[in-house]
Amino acid sequence: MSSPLILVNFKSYREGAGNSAGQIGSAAELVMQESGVTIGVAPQFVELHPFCRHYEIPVYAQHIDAVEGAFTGRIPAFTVRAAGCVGSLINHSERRLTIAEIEACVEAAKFNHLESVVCTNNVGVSAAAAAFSPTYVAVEPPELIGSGISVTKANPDIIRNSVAAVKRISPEVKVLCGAGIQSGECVKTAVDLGADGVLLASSVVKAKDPEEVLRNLVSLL
Ligand SMILES: O=C[C@H](O)COP(=O)(O)O
Repeated sequence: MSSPLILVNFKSYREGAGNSAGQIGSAAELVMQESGVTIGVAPQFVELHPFCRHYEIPVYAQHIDAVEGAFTGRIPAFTVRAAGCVGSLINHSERRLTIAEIEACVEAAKFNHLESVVCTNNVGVSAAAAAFSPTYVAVEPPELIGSGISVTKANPDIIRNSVAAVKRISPEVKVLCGAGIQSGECVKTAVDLGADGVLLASSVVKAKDPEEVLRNLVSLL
């Protein structure tokens, strides 16, 4: 079985920019090399190309647009691919899309050889997203995001039931879970519930020592 994915979303946190973004990138690269666990990052857009050039870790965009040409201020899938990224988040709860936009973005990702991580907020939306055959469905109850309360403790059923719903529709679609993920115990519980990894942000990006948190996250795998 391939390694679970630990995907760190830098969001728009100040700690996820400039030198501190580089500190997280270096820590992710070191812990991935030492542990063999896949640690991906989703830095802010201006950091995508530098991260892809500088670190031997999978880099994801936080969003893509299914556009090309005379569009301003958008993030075309082909430019994310050209920057060297392996994939992109789509429909994060902080960047919600319509169902038509989600489908278009998943298709744009496929066309540009990008992994797609479609974010969902409950079991039903996870099942709907699976119908587009993305690479991943990432289920996160919005009320727990940034709360420091782990979804693996507060709502394990959303993980277990999303995995079952997604696999019923598209067995090849992998499932991540997120919201409050902060420890190796959270990651192990998520995997034990059938997830293929986790999507997280604040426990690493806002940490005084991101490397220490990343080591803990992989410690029980
Ligand atoms: O993209 C990450 C998720 O929104 C979870 O965020 P969090 O780990 O800060 O709760």
